Amino acid sequence: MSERIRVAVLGAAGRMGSTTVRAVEAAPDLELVAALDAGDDLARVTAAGAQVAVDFTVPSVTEQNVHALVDAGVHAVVGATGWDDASLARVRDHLADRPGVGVLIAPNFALGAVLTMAFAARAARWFESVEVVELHHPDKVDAPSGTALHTAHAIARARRAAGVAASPDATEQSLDGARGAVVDDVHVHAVRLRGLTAHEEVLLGNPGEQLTIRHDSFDRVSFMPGVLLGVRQVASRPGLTVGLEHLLDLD
Ligand SMILES: NC(=O)C1=CN([C@@H]2O[C@H](COP(=O)(O)OP(=O)(O)OC[C@H]3O[C@@H](n4cnc5c(N)ncnc54)[C@H](OP(=O)(O)O)[C@@H]3O)[C@@H](O)[C@H]2O)C=CC1
Ligand SMILES: O=C(O)C1=N[C@H](C(=O)O)C[C@H](O)C1
Repeated sequence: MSERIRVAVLGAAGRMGSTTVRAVEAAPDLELVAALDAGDDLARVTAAGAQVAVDFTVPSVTEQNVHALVDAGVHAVVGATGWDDASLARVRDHLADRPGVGVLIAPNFALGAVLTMAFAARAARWFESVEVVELHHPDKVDAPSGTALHTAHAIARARRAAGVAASPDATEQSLDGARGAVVDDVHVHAVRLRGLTAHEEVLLGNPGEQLTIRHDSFDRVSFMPGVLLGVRQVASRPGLTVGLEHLLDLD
């Protein structure tokens, strides 16, 4: 058998990090060499000889982790959310000085969620109205979800390319937040409810008809095939890749 890929996990004590630790340990072609959580020194990643680090930390620290990993020449697979155009641009610029290093940032590693985004972008030009609803467990610290942001931007790009107008909305008077957040002209609504894990609905409306595209992650194991695919492929994709769709031939 060829050499196993040496993997570090950041945020290893968290919900996603601990699931990732178990998935890496169970994969015959991967070797878990470091598991770090808050307070641990990132230097342990290089000391352990990690080739790839998976970041499932929190939005407030993930960017600084990625820059440190890039400096150390360690490929990064990033699931933590909190990214925007400015932080992505900083990583892209940094990588320009470190040829050969790959960073994959994916707002959602569940295959069904990636397909939901792709289907929604494909359908978006054919409907007058489109809105996104994301539903999550109440321990989530960011809203709207990274997935919903990615979905809204993909929908907006597709509608702009097709010359479709913004969704109609006659609202003149509303309480703050009643119509959700407006992301790239797409309304995005966030629900936080005990019992939920991670769910998204894209609602597309035309006169007399509605298409609903819905994905449910009932368990965090749903993200693991995508995470492991990222770990296996990131070294062969130098530079910044945003979204798992690029590894699935869906872009
Ligand atoms: N891309 C995807 O498919 C998915 C992405 N996510 C995203 O992943 C992130 C983590 O989610 P989740 O696991 O639920 O959150 P958790 O809060 O359960 O886990 C985050 C962990 O990171 C730790 N942490 C905080 N700061 C650091 C640091 N500097 N270095 C190392 N570890 C640190 C936290 O420690 P402490 O609690 O002590 O602060 C905690 O143990 C979120 O942004 C979430 O949106 C979630 C699911 C799927
Ligand atoms: O915090 C979560 O749980 C999730 N976060 C990601 C996001 O913000 O999109 C992915 C998934 O929705 C679960």
